[in-house]
Amino acid sequence: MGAGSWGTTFGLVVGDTGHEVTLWARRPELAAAINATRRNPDYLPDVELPPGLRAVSDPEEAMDGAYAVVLAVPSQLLRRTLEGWSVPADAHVVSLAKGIELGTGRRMSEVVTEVAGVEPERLAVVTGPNLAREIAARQPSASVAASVLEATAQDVQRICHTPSFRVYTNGDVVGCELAGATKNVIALGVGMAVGLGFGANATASLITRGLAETARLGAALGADPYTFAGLAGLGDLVATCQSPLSRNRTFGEELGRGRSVAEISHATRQVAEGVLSCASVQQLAHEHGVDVPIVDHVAAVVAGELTPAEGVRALMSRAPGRER
Ligand SMILES: NC(=O)C1=CN([C@@H]2O[C@H](COP(=O)(O)OP(=O)(O)OC[C@H]3O[C@@H](n4cnc5c(N)ncnc54)[C@H](O)[C@@H]3O)[C@@H](O)[C@H]2O)C=CC1
Ligand SMILES: O=C(CO)COP(=O)(O)O
Repeated sequence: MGAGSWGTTFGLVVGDTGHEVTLWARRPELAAAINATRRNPDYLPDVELPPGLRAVSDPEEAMDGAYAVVLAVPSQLLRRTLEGWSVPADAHVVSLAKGIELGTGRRMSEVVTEVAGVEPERLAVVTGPNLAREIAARQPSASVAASVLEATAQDVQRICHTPSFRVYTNGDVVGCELAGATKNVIALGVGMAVGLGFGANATASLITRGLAETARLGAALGADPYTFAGLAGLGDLVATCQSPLSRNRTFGEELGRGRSVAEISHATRQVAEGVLSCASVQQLAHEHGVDVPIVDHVAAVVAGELTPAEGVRALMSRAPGRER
């Protein structure tokens, strides 16, 4: 459900396992173009889609009879989008979005449960170092399918584990979702450092201390600390922070070079989740009394309260501390 970069690519992955895939595109003309050309001209023009994949623009038609409904709509649109749908009562539901809802501080699986009445036992989250373009090119990658019920995680693993996409099951939905949302914010910060002309020491320091913030937040919210050393944590953080393919890192880089949030947002149709989630991750952390200085400074730059250079100075001039 969602024919953007990741929804289309995940459809290709599931198609590669031999399952039939119905891809929901919001715009009928995009669905028609996908069916006519076997490509997604807007988001993935160079990649041929598997023969078992067809696109539709009616959400009910897309979900009818589905074994699994896979949600690939950006985080801040998920609630609004789900409110208009009736998700089948017997299907697995898989969330792919990496963000925290503004205003409510909800994780995406919480939004799905709240709006669509989906019990946590049939919900799974797929997340990890999964840059869509590399996966669409069938480059090797690993990921996790997380669910509170191992059988659900295994069912989802079965429909998306391929020779190039290796899926591990995981029981820590909270940690996996927090890691996926927070890494986008850290990647904005890393991008800013790159845009300001800083090198590997600065980016490695941000990645490492960013992971420490994420793990602290996870601990406060009941996540398993090992998740942050795994694919959903360190894996995704490193991939996103180091790849020029990452929209979040690229967005941060442009900020670091002096462009404004409005200018950068205008120039792309693709979502950089961290731009909105920096405020919701920050709010969630503050509500739980968790210290998240990198998130705080990224949020201040995104809000226009600091320039990236001022953000770095403020971050570096905090009182010396003890590593943990
Ligand atoms: N692209 C990637 O490499 C990866 C993305 N993700 C996550 O997947 C989620 C979706 O991202 P992408 O597909 O990459 O985004 P995208 O920017 O490529 O596509 C946006 C999608 O949202 C839909 N959309 C836009 N406005 C809408 C509206 N008003 N109502 C309903 N749908 C609307 C579009 O039709 C499209 O399907 C995000 O949370 C992202 O963080 C996760 C892993 C990898
Ligand atoms: O989540 C991703 C890789 O795992 C994609 O990151 P971006 O949204 O920054 O492109």
